[in-house]
Amino acid sequence: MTLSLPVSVSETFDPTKWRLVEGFEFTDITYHRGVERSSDGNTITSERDLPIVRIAFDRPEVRNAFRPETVDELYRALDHARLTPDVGAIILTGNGPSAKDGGWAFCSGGDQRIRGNDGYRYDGGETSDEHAKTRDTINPERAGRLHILEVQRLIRTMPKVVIAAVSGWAAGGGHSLNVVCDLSIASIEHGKFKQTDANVGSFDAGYGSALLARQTGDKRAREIFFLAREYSAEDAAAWGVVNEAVPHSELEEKAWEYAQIVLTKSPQAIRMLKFAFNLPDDGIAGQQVFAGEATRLAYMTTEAAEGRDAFLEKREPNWSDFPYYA
Ligand SMILES: CC(C)(COP(=O)(O)OP(=O)(O)OC[C@H]1O[C@@H](n2cnc3c(N)ncnc32)[C@H](O)[C@@H]1OP(=O)(O)O)[C@@H](O)C(=O)NCCC(=O)NCCSC(=O)CCC(=O)c1ccccc1C(=O)O
Repeated sequence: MTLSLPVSVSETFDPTKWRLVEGFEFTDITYHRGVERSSDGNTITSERDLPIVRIAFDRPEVRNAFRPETVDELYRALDHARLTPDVGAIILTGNGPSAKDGGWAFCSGGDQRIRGNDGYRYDGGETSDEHAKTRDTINPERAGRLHILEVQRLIRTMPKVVIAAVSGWAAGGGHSLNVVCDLSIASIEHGKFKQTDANVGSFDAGYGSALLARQTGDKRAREIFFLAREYSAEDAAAWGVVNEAVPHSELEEKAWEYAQIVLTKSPQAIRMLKFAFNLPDDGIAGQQVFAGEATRLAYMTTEAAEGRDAFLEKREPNWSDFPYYA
C-alpha cells in the first residue's frame, strides 16, 4: 500500500498530521484521524494512528450553516468517534475560508434557505452542486428536522473530550454547538460570536442558553441572546465562552495540543470527570449517564463478578470477602 498525505481541506488544516477516515462519503463535513508518520526522504514509510480525530463543517460559502444532511453526517462521524475505542479526543471545527469572499466560520447554525414550517428540510432537488440547495430544492415528502439537538446530546454524553476550534463565525445553532463542547479555542482574527436565534424566530431553550448562562453568568447570557450583538474571541475568552483565544495560524495546533494533554490523563478519570461536570445541569438524565460509568467500574470488581457467577452457578452469592466500607 502506498501511503500519501490527504487532500488539504482548510487553510488551517495540516495534512501531515491527519489521514482521511475511510468508509464515509461525506459532502458537508470532513472527517480525519490523527496520525504519526515516518518518512524516508520524500516517501512515507509508515503511519500510526493517534487517539484523536478532526471533524469539520465543510460548507464555507454559507458560513458552514447546517442542513439536515449536514447534521446526519456530523452525527455519524461523532458517533463513529465515540464508538472507536482508541479515540479519546475530538476536535470540532469549520473548514475555510469561503472561496466566495474569504470569510471564515465555525458554524452559522441552521441553513435558513431550507427552513420549513416544521423544521429544516431535506434536499429533493436536481442541482448537482451540493452546496447550492435552496428552498426550491427541498424534499416535500420528508418531515423537517431539528436534530442538531441530538448532536448536542451526543457531544454532551460521549465519554470523550470534544474540543471546539472556532475558526470563524459561531452564530445561532453554531454558537450553541460551541457552548456544548467540553473545551473551546477561538481564532483571534476570525473567531466572531453572535447568538442570532431570536433574530430569525428560533430559540435554543436548552443547552444553548442554560449552559451558556452557567459559563458566562445569567445577565451576560441574556445580553448575548436578547441583544444578539457580535462579540470577539477575546470577549468570548474573558466571558468564559471559550478557554483561550489564539492567533488564527495557531488555532488547530492549539486544539491538537489540548487534545494531546487530555490524552495523557487516565481515560476513566476523564470520563468520570466529564459526567460529574454535566451531572448538576443534566438532572436524572445526567445521573443516568454518570451511573452508567459507575456501573461499568463496578462490573470490573470481583464483588460484581461474584454476583454474576453465583447466578450462573445456581448458588447463593458469597459476599463475605467484600467489606462494608466506611
Ligand atoms: C454568520 C453571519 C453573522 C456572517 O455574516 P457575514 O460574515 O457578513 O456573512 P454573510 O454575507 O451574511 O454570509 C455569507 C453567505 O453565507 C450565507 N449564510 C450565512 N449564514 C447562513 C445560514 N445560517 N443559513 C443560510 N445561509 C447562510 C449568507 O446568506 C451569504 O450567502 P450569499 O449567497 O453569499 O449572500 C451571518 O451570515 C448571519 O447572521 N447568518 C445567519 C445566522 C443565523 O441566524 N443562523 C440561524 C440561527 S437559528 C438556528 O441555528 C437554529 C438551529 C436549530 O436547529 C435549533 C433548533 C431548535 C433549538 C435549538 C437550535 C439550535 O440553535 O441549535
